[in-house]
Amino acid sequence: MANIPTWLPVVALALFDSRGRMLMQRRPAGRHHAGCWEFPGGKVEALETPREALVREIAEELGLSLDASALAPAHFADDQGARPLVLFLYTSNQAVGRPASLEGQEWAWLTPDEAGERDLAPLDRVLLSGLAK
Ligand SMILES: Nc1nc2c([nH]c(=O)n2[C@@H]2O[C@H](COP(=O)(O)OP(=O)(O)OP(=O)(O)O)[C@@H](O)[C@H]2O)c(=O)[nH]1
Repeated sequence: MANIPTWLPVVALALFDSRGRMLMQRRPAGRHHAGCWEFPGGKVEALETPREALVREIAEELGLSLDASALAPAHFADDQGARPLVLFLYTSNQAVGRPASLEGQEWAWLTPDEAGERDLAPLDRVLLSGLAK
């Protein structure tokens, strides 16, 4: 039998600035969890590694260049619902460029406390609480 995963791999980034704030964005209208805040990222596509997917997603969404080797694995969260997925969080404190809203999304630099006060997508809330430990 072919080794095809039955779950969706998704990657996300906690990009920190020099003041300890994280770059977060708001999911646009029309998407699952629209209006909720999240760590930027997205689905890992066929033939991509998780790091390659994250470098691609951050360039597509925010116009920032990441060094895949400088990404640090942090932790993960999963959803065992009708569409099982695992969301893997990486951290970094280096990116080249200035954030741009390339998909029309709202974004902000938020401290972990400020992020916790926002309406977060469910798995992103799990990731945030793991980061704070
Ligand atoms: N960041 C985040 N993604 C989640 C959560 N729950 C959940 O099912 N997802 C799913 O994980 C995927 C994230 O990838 P993405 O950000 O590229 O998704 P997308 O909006 O392009 O896809 P979509 O239109 O299918 O929702 C989406 O399918 C999204 O619906 C969650 O709590 N946080």
